[in-house]
Amino acid sequence: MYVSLESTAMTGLPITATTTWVLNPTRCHLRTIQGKGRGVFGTIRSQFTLTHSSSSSFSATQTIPARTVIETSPVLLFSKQEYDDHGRHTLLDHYTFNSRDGRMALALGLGSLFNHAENPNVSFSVDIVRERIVYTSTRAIQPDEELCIFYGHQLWFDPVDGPPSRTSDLDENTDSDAWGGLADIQGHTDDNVASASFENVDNIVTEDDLPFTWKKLSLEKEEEQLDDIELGNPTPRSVIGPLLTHSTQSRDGSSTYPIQPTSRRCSSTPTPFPSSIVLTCPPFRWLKQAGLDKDALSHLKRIRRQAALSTLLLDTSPDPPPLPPESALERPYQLPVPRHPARTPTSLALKNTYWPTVLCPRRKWEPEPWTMARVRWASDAVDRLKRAYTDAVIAQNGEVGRDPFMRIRMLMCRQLPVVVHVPIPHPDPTQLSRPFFAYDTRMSTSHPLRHAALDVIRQIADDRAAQPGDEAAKNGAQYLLTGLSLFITHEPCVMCTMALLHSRVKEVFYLVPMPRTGGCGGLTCIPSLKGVNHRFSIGVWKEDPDWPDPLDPTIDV
Ligand SMILES: C[S@@+](CC[C@H](N)C(=O)[O-])C[C@H]1O[C@@H](n2cnc3c(N)ncnc32)[C@H](O)[C@@H]1O
Repeated sequence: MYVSLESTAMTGLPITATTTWVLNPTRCHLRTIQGKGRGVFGTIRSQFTLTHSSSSSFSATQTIPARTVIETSPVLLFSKQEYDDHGRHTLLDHYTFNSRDGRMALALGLGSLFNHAENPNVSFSVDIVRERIVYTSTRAIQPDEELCIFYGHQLWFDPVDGPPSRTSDLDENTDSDAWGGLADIQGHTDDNVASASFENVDNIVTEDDLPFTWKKLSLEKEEEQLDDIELGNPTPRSVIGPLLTHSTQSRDGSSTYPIQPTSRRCSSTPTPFPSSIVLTCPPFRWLKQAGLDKDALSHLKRIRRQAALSTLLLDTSPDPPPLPPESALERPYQLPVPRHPARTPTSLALKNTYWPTVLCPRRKWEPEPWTMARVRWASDAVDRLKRAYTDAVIAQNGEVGRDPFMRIRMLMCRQLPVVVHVPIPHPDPTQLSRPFFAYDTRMSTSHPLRHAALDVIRQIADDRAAQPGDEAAKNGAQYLLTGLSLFITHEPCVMCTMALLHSRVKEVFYLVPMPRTGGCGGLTCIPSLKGVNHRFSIGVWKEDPDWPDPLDPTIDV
């Protein structure tokens, strides 16, 4: 929007430009400041006339409140190669945000024109998913005050000192010095330009760069000390019995593969517990034939080699059958073994002192690494969720808006709508016929169980049951949300979390934690309780400065 500056009478200060651009909704504009070149200013304490609409005029004297999103600048991204070969040798280098991995982001719009201040009144955060930088006021900013960010501690120019400049610093001249130096704005961003690739949607996004934070389900202790290791069974008689075998030594004294079958032929009927060390075929085949290659033991190695001795893990039966009397060494005996795989090298070293254990840093139910494409899919789902939330309030389409008295009552009770969204899954869209949305309808239906999450489970169940030929779904025998991701404005309550768990949901993302009622980490964390037969991943969406949080964290959902 183009405006012409008619008067400077209100400030009485020298203003160089007779025209300026109002570049964004907060009416920021550019001016030239001595020693700095151009800079961004808040609203002008003057009278403007809109040139494209001769009759309109307005007085812009408002203070920008703290935490206002001042500007959202799209960024252009250049690869490290492009930056090294070209960008850093050009003027653009004065205006770029350099990421730690060497890539270069050029902010469009006002983004490239904020000057530096030691005490900035504007902070910025780089949103890698949407390829943009969001600038937010850190405090109330007076009209005509310059808007500055903090570039970092290694400046490439002599800064004009002091707090952000006021109009008194305005200069008559365009300062060409401002174009000099090497701009390398780094280190003060909330999250800086992220290391995830913008070029390739299949690239893995690092956990720090995800737009949400995974909730860690603390199922197991940290296992930093021997006492932390959970063993198969605490009582000596109920531990497992590895078969101790003899070793075979070669002539030079080194041990060789010790569990040698005496014959190449496998016994057709292996006994469940061999009375001797002599196996009739290679040990893994023998275990399989004996029905002892159980999944429950997959976190343990089956053979322990100790110098000249190797031991075969047979079973973890709490009550092993009586074994034939053999020589002491050759008889199976019992040992405590770790109950879970090792999650860290420290825990692996500790567990190996009991029995060789498998290192498995990711638990079965834990989220897989996310690609950029998946991050975008989830961000789109959250955008839709937020739009649905806004619709529920503003378009009076939801619980709040249905009737004005209800709205007032709910607002007085500080209750707001709770919205849930189950999108078409990524990357396999065939698992759901369409996206689903549901609202909390407890009030309108006078039904205390009509929570948004329960409503969406029911919708999906009905939809699946209506699909032709899906008999399991019709009979309610199918798990309802298998493989699906659920996005919800507020952390689901304990009841809804249990229902989601029973529905075998894959993952749940919420915007607002509910410390008093939440079942996903607020009041308690249902999926991390011992004994539950399903676990799902939980992500807490990071706050979006662009969307001033209208959700009330104190409501009872
Ligand atoms: C990203 S640009 C900011 C916009 C710039 N003033 C312009 O006119 O295009 C960065 C450059 O602005 C100038 N600059 C920014 N903050 C400054 C400050 N506090 N004092 C002096 N110069 C500053 C430096 O020349 C720096 O290289």
